[in-house]
Order: sequence, then C-alpha cells, then structure tokens
Amino acid sequence: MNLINIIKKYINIIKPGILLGNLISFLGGIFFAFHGHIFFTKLYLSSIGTILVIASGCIFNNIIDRDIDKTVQRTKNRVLAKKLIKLKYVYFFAFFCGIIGFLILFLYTNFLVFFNGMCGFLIYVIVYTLCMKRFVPYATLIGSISGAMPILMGYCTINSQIDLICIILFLILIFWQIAHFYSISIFRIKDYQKNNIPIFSVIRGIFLTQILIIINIFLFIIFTISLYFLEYTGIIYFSIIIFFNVIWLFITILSIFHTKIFLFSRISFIFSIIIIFLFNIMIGIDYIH
Ligand code: HEM
Ligand SMILES: CC(C)=CCC/C(C)=C/CC/C(C)=C/COP(=O)(O)OP(=O)(O)O
Repeated sequence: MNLINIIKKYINIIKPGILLGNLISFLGGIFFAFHGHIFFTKLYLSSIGTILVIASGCIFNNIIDRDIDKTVQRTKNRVLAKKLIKLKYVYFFAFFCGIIGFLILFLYTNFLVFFNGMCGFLIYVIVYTLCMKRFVPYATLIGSISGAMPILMGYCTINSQIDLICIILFLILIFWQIAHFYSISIFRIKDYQKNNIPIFSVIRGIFLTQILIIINIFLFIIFTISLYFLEYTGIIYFSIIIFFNVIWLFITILSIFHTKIFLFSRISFIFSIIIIFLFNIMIGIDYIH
C-alpha cells in the first residue's frame, strides 16, 4: 500500500496527461513518416528515450514551479507544492530520466531527433519555465515551441531531414497549443489574476483572447487540411478532421455571444484535447506515400 502511494507520487510529478499527449504526437509523427518497414528496436528505443526526456522536463518544471503551484487553486495539491517527496530524490529522478533519455536518443536514433529533443527540453525548462512563465505575457508562445518538438522527433526518427512536412507539423502544433492554452486561460482566469501571472487573458481581457483562439483554430484548420490537399493524407483523415474542427470552431465562436463564457471555454479546451488525439492518430493511420 505504501509502495503504491510512493509510485503514485512519482507518476504524478511526470505530468502523465501532458506526457501521454506528447507521446501520441511522437507516435503520430513516426507512423506518418513510416514507409512500410521499421525496426521494432528503433521504434521501442526512440519512444523510451523520448518519454524519459519529456518526463525529465516535466519534473524540472514541477521543481521550479513548486512555489507558485502552491498558491494556485488548480495546482495547490501537486506533490511538490505539498512537499510530499524529498527534493533530493526528485532531483535525482529528474537527472536520471534526462541523462538516460538523452543517452538513448544519442546512441540509438539520429542527430535530428536528439537535437529536437534537446531544443524541446531547454526551451521548456530553461526558457519557458525558469525565465518567462511568471514574468512575460507571451511565454505561452515560446512554451509552445517545446510542445511542437515531440511530433518532429517522431517524424525525424524515420526521415532524418527537415522538409515541408516538418514545417507544417510544427505550425499545426503551435496553433493548436495556443488555442488549447488560451481556452484554459479563460476558465481559469481568476486563478491567474489572483496570482499575478501575466497571461494574455489577464492583460488584454477575455474578448481579445476569444478572438485569438478563433484565429488560431482557423489557422490550425488550414494547416491540418493542407496535409490532405498536398496529398500526404487520405479522405478518411480529411473527413474526420474537418468534422471535429468545424465543431471546435463553432463552439468557440458561440462562446463570444453566450453569457456562459467559462462553460464554453471549458468545452473548447476538452475539444482541443480530443482533436489533437484524433489528429495524431489519423496522420498515423491514413497517410499517403
Ligand atoms: C503538445 C503540447 C501539449 C499537450 C499534448 C497537452 C496536453 C494536455 C492534456 C492531455 C491535458 C489534460 C490533462 C492534464 O491536466 O494533465 C492538458 C491540460 C493542461 N494544459 Fe496542456 N498540453 C500541451 C501544451 C500546453 C501548453 C503550451 C500549455 C500552456 C502554456 C498547456 C497548459 C495546460 C494546462 C494549464 C492544463 C490544465 C488545465 C486545467 O486547468 O484543468 N498545455 N494539456
Ligand atoms: C522534448 C521535450 C522535453 C518537450 C516538452 C514537451 C512538453 C512537456 C510540452 C508542454 C509545453 C507546455 C508549455 C506546457 C505547459 O506547462 P506548464 O508547466 O506551464 O503547466 P502547469 O501550469 O500545469 O504547470
């Protein structure tokens, strides 16, 4: 029982929801680039390396943010905010995951996968969490660069080159994350206001944030369907993606005219998660080569 509790705490500090989302992006990138054969060991080792590197980034993020986390309603019960594990063990866990993860990527994948992983890690931990999150209103835009790396790591595991598809995938993930986080920033606005965290909705207001979400969903739609028109994906991908995208856009536009702004932004957030999972699954299934 005690051991299970300890394991639960360690799982909690690697941010399992965000880690799973990023892993699915990584796998989407792999299967999208897949040309009919892949060595199982390559798939297995690159996945393990990527999981460890992201887990390490999330643990460092938890360590750095533990002071603000304890003052924010949404995060006040986090393991490190409540000091439920000794910090020296957490540091050890973070360094262990990071060193082993990067070593695996370096030895068993290619330079681009390792390089993208390094960029994702440094941007998330140093640039976003340490230097920007609590001081700069546009920190999310920089944080999004790290969230766009796992799909590129997956793609580059198979195709070790930066090409047009990489740029499209990168932009898709950027637009998605901005819409994803700005929806959260509306229904959690009081939390951010109370803690003086300078995010867009707090500084520029809810209406402008809603407009920005709509613009980003619109750009997300353009770039996701471009994969179909450029003949990288098939009609099943196109039908599913366009169907869910239009609902997502419709709900978000509706939120401008409705009084239940918080409810609508929460629904928009839930949709963002459903859509990114569907997108990553569909590019992995219905690709054309
Ligand atoms: C590809 C990158 C991302 C993925 C895959 C992702 C995925 C997820 C998932 C699955 C959840 C729900 C589970 C959970 O709370 O852990 C979530 C929640 C959340 N995400 Fe993201 N996310 C990404 C990027 C971002 C970015 C860039 C930000 C902000 C800068 C962000 C902020 C949040 C917040 C604050 C929550 C908690 C929402 C709440 O209040 O309940 N995420 N994300
Ligand atoms: C290769 C590599 C390491 C990639 C990083 C992938 C990753 C973890 C992306 C998430 C990006 C992000 C800014 C999330 C918000 O975190 P937050 O810490 O602001 O969320 P919180 O407020 O819930 O703590």
